Amino acid sequence: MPWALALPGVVAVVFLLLPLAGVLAGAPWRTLPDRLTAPAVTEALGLSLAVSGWALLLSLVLGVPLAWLLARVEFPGKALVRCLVMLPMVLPPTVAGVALLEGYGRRGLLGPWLDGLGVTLPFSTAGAVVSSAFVSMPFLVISLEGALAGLHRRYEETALSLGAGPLRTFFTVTVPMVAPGLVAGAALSWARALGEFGATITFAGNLPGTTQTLPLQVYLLLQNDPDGAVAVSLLLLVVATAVLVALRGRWLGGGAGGGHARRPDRAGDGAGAVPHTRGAADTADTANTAAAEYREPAGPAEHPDPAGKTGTAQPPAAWPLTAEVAGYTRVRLDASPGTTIAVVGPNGAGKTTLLRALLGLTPRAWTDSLRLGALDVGELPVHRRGIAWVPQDGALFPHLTALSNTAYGLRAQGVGKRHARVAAQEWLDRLGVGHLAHRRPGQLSGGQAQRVALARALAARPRLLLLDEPLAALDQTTRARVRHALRSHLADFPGVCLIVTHDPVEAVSLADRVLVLEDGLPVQYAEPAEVARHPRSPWVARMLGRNAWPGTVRGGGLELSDGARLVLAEPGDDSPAPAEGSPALAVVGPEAVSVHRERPSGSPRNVWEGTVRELTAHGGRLRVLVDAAPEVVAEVTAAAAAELGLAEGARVWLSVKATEITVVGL
Ligand SMILES: Nc1ncnc2c1ncn2[C@@H]1O[C@H](COP(=O)(O)OP(=O)(O)OP(=O)(O)O)[C@@H](O)[C@H]1O
Repeated sequence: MPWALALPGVVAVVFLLLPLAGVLAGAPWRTLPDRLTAPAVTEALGLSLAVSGWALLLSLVLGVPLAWLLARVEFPGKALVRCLVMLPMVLPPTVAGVALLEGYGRRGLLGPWLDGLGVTLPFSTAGAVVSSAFVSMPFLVISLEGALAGLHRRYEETALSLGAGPLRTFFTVTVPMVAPGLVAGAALSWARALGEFGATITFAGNLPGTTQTLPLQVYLLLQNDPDGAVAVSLLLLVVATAVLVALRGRWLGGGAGGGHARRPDRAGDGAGAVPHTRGAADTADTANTAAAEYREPAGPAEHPDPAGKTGTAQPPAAWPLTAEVAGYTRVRLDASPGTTIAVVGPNGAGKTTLLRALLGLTPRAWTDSLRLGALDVGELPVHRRGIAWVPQDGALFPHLTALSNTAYGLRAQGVGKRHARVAAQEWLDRLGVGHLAHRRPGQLSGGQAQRVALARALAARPRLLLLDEPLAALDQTTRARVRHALRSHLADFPGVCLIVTHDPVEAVSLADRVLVLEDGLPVQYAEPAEVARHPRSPWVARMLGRNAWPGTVRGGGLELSDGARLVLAEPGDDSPAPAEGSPALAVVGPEAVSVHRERPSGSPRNVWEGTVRELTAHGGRLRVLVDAAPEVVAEVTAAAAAELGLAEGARVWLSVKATEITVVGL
């Protein structure tokens, strides 16, 4: 422990403690009960409690919205407003009192107008409330703004996407999630108001029974009865300490912040024009179970009958999607009901931006048109679009049980509590997590939380479902299980579902179509098998675990960008060769690359040399990454690797038969 720091630290503690110890030592203990129960003291105490209570109320009514604005809304002059909020904390209280007189006093800016209304603030209890609120509100605003800044917006955005309006979202998600910060700020603000002196005496005077609060009485007593002043000071000290002790957990527990829940051109090749997989007619098969869940979300709230118990199931509504997204991500989407579209692309490709544009949650991209079935929802606010969003971590509301989370969307759409809970339970059961209905998100595993998040989105009866990397946080085993559950439940969904993913298995196994984005533009929009067979970008090919070498077609071969040349097979009838001089991509599966220690002789005409950079296990085989021109991934059995003596740094020869190369025009 460095003494240079420890010593001043200890001195600081003593410096703070000594005056307080002095109050304890100097308190007239024998006469204390009599003094504290004297009418003047009880009257001042009552007045103090009333004034600080009203000041707190005023601070809450005005300060909470102000903190929200500062934390959530961008507006010109925000820095200035923030300074203004803090000003009363640093102003000498008497100056604050003078300022209040100039603002609200009889001759102040607003005084004559207030007088006209019959309201006189100076030298009144209301004036004491105003002066206390003036100096104490900043504590509330600053504490709450900090808590709001720590609350990730995806919780509120998810609530909006489930159909909750902004005010409902504020009271049911924002406020409960920042409650610790709000309570801490309110307590501090109240304690500050309780101890307020300077501004009150300047603005409201020192009138017994009207404005003479305890701190003012201490000041008065000090002149005639010092023991009495110490006794009343002791009382204030005890009250202030009690507040701090009550908040101790907050301060020591890592701050007041809430929101720390557990751990978010045109359709390229034209293939987007007529996507169709499971059509509306197919979905009708599921009428008995799906009909009641999927009613018009924006319509009058009705009791959803998830189990079809009433036996009055109607055919389900079907929601095809037509969207034109502009801005950073420029895509045209056209998909029939029941289509699941996997959105893939490298980091920063614009996948999340696309989802947020459809929701109307980002100014970086927007929809020029957005139709879900016959409805044009592009101009509607987020909560009216009927687009449910499951962000990356699910964003379950940590203060609600799994059941209440799942019922949230229906409740927001006006469904009665009992019916909403019955429907929510039904959805949780369908996703295999019904037995966890009464657990909070913090008590769920990653896989369970993902299922609850999905149940919550589906229960909200959306017309479009957006899943942002729904399985990213799960381990391999859970991922396979949840993927299976996801697939079976998406099969019943009568709208379009967009799933952002980095996982090729997820893209291929879950989706009917794959949309490949790069730099905000669609590179390919096709069925998974087509994307796997003919990937239109090196990134996709590599995502699918294949070699992809871009180049230019020349003289029956492909000149690669790094100077190498590939010999290609004669084009067949079903795969016409790209035109001479056009850009193309050579795609080769790693299993089609042969690895040798000596230069191979014989038929393969594409041969080159390189150095093994990395060996990784892949299923029962080994993937060999070779630094060569071009870089190559090969796949060999463990036995072959041992026989060849493959190790990182080994020099190897690689060969690929011309017939194993797929050429895709770019
Ligand atoms: N709020 C923002 N302000 C400015 N730029 C942003 C903002 N959000 C994202 N971007 C930028 O927009 C681009 C697309 O981002 P986006 O999050 O949509 O990518 P993504 O495809 O989802 O990436 P990832 O796979 O990494 O999640 C990136 O270049 C990113 O840096």
